[in-house]
Amino acid sequence: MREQVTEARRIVVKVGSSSLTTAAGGLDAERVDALVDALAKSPAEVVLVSSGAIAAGLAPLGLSRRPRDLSTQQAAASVGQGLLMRAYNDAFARHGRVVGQVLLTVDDVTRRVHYRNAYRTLRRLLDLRAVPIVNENDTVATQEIRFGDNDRLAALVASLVHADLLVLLSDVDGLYTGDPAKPGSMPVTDVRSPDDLSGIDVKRPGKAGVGTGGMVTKVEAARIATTSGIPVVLTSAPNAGRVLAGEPVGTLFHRLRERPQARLFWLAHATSPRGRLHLDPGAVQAVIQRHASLLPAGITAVDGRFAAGDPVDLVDVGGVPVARGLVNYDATELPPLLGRSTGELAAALGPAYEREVVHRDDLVLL
Ligand SMILES: Nc1ncnc2c1ncn2[C@@H]1O[C@H](COP(=O)(O)OP(=O)(O)O)[C@@H](O)[C@H]1O
Ligand SMILES: N[C@@H](CCC(=O)OP(=O)(O)O)C(=O)O
Repeated sequence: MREQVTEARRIVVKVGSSSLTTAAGGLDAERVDALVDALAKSPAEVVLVSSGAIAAGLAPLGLSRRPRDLSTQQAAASVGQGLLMRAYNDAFARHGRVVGQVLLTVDDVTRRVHYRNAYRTLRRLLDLRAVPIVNENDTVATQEIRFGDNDRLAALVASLVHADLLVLLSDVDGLYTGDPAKPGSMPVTDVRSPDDLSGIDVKRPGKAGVGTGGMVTKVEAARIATTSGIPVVLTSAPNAGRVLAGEPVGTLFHRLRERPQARLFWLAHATSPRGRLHLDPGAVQAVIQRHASLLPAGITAVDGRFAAGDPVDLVDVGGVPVARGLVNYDATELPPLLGRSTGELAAALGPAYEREVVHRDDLVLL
């Protein structure tokens, strides 16, 4: 059993085009269903990063292979993305689950303001038990601002949503010392440091002709995730169920540092609070003992001038700081919300006001 998997509460799973399409081109409904069956069984929150829009759009447009020019790729993605979502929607519906489409550009995961918006939406979808299905926003991205491969996008999304694990599903069951089609290439079960990759040949591009990145982008994605403290498992899509059950299949890239602790350490020690939220005793107990998010109902007063995203201290009735967190509202927005339930606020002011004042993932106890 891999405890990196069995203990993960939030998992980003990335699936490549070659694992979703038939040899003749077009979406393979059986493979989509098999993947969704495996994901729906996981007790963890799952964010799915799915490629396949371009591949799925080829046949309906009468194209027999992946076009080279960007505008035809974008046209294929425009047609294929809808088909892809329909397939996921139907497959997840059989498990009583709702899916939400999230299309992202480079800016959305690298620029702070956009980043926070993307993070909030993804987190809200997860809180509502919906399955976010992420892809690059191919139809609007130009060559210069495209990721072009979803492996790197998946690693950035994993970091964005504070995932505990990234699973990369491809058409190969793991990393090999060289092209798996060549005799003598051996499977690699564990990568514990960048040194373990020296001598491994990842150059040959994917053989299926519908994928883009090959192993180069998967190893790069694993580097991004593991240096952010997120372990990565690389294996084939049919192994999804076994991986998520904790079986030691494929290649495990061990994390290179403790991410959540490092982030919370930064929050507790390297930031100065821009304000204070005064909590009633019930809220202090919820935050400290249940590690709950802080809601407007538990706040009695607000001091300081802060903007959404700033660090603030949460103080008890005696004014003693009990926790520090990143606040989701500007200081000026909060006074009319205090003491009111999220249901009441959403009804009066709209669903945007249902959000937590400080989410539990952004809280560290002092
Ligand atoms: N060292 C290696 N180990 C495993 N696979 C490799 C290696 N080098 C190249 N590959 C190729 O990478 C392919 C996977 O890349 P790709 O087709 O882009 O996948 P996806 O569509 O899942 O993103 C494999 O099918 C394999 O042929
Ligand atoms: N956004 C593109 C994904 C391209 C891509 O990364 O493909 P793959 O190498 O199969 O993961 C699409 O949906 O077709």
